[in-house]
Amino acid sequence: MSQTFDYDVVFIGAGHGAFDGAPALTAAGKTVAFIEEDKVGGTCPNWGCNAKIILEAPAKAVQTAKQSDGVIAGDTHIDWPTAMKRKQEIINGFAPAIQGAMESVGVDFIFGHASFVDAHTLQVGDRKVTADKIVIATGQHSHRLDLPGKEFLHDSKDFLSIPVVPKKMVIIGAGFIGLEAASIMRAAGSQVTVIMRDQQALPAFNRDYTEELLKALAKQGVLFIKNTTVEKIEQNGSSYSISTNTGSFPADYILDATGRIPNTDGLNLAELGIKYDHKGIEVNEFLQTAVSNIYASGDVIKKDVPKLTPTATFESQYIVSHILGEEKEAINYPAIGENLFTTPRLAQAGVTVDEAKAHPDQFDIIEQDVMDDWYRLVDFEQAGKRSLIYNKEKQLVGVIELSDKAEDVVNALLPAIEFGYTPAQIKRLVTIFPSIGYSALDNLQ
Ligand SMILES: Cc1cc2nc3c(=O)[nH]c(=O)nc-3n(C[C@H](O)[C@H](O)[C@H](O)COP(=O)(O)OP(=O)(O)OC[C@H]3O[C@@H](n4cnc5c(N)ncnc54)[C@H](O)[C@@H]3O)c2cc1C
Ligand SMILES: NC(=O)c1ccc[n+]([C@@H]2O[C@H](COP(=O)([O-])OP(=O)(O)OC[C@H]3O[C@@H](n4cnc5c(N)ncnc54)[C@H](O)[C@@H]3O)[C@@H](O)[C@H]2O)c1
Repeated sequence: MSQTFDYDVVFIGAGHGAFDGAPALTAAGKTVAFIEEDKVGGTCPNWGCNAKIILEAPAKAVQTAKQSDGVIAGDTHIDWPTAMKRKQEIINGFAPAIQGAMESVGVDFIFGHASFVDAHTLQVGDRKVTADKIVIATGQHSHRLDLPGKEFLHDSKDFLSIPVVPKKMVIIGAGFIGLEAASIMRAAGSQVTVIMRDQQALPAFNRDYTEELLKALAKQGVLFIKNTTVEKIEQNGSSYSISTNTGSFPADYILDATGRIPNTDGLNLAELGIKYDHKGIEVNEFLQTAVSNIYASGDVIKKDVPKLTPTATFESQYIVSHILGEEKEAINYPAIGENLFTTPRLAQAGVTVDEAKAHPDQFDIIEQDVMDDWYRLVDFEQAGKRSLIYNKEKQLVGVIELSDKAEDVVNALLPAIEFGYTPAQIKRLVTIFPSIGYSALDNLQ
């Protein structure tokens, strides 16, 4: 094979949709290259999850101090320039570390924009690169509103490098990025207004929970303006005025958090007969596109499962197993944990409350007030709720929780959900006490 093509496998993009799977290919003797037009590692390490969580940690600490009823005393605040400097120092290490790790197992890097010439050939600048199999792992970019004054809007990449805390910040969109930014900047001292086009935030989560989350953030001082469409933005000196159908809002910084669009432009997909739309590239149950030697991995796929880093990891590893012939079955996604890194957090996995309500013959829902658990007082939690979803065999099949520790609770319960543990098997898990893992399992019904 390698006599005919430059490489056995080429990945377009060097994010999690590529680098988590690739080492198994070189270990099996395959020749592999990554084509990357920007930073190695892609969104998550450079301007997504990792950058966000490094800035979110001090925000959570400040909010926890506020909730401590004076136990943590004095003026607790974030020194933003120091937090930003620290974030950047940590982030700067990721791209070289990922590139070094890949090169050490034999992956080649080619820098530039890739586009298809034919099913086995990519154009990168002046160079043609050929491969037996090609994996499109090009991710997504921020959607940008198209309206008068759009040049004054910032996207999540800009936001994660924001040099100072704006006095007044307006966020357009109440999805993952908008709400996480609202939670961080409120804790950092900004007056935050979130403009929502719709009545409801985060349609993938049960509405009772998203309403409780918005209430908790509103209690911290975030202002939510619902059912409102932004019409134009005007500059007034160093600040801005945002005109909407329900009034105008002043801001020193505006974040456009209106979603993300798959990176499909400029790849020449249509010429090859690969189907795609604004939600991503269509794939079959083996993650192959309409051209069978070309796969798609990660956020660029049109899919129902959440577009998250662990999903991209799972897909890249699946594709590699399929290419190596180790995996012949269709992709079978496990229960996927998802979490909104606000304070409080909102996390879920498995069968949702809405699915369970739609099928009462199959599922039972148990609602719990997390504050009934003394352990929640240790870290000054103030409110929270959780729903456990069981099948009729009394196996846990889903969970949703709103609390300051929801991501750890969902992670602790995920093995039980994925592997269908019985109540007797769960009793055999002797976890560390006191801890949230113990607490999560101990409060199962
Ligand atoms: C602000 C933010 C916060 C997030 N937080 C979380 C979180 O907390 N948890 C979580 O699980 N997920 C989070 N995500 C989502 C997560 O970042 C993505 O799911 C993940 O990065 C997807 O990986 P990927 O490899 O599919 O795409 P990407 O990481 O986007 O990588 C794609 C790569 O392809 C390159 N590329 C694109 N087109 C071409 C081309 N034609 N030629 C060459 N190279 C190309 C790009 O430059 C990029 O490096 C967040 C996203 C954002 C934006
Ligand atoms: N914690 C995490 O795991 C995490 C964090 C950030 C991002 N992500 C990933 O990135 C993806 C993108 O996040 P996102 O927040 O950009 O998208 P999103 O789809 O979660 O939210 C976009 C929001 O913008 C609103 N909107 C869309 N068009 C609009 C318009 N014209 N005017 C006003 N509002 C508009 C939508 O109603 C929605 O509330 C997420 O779906 C998730 O997969 C994950």
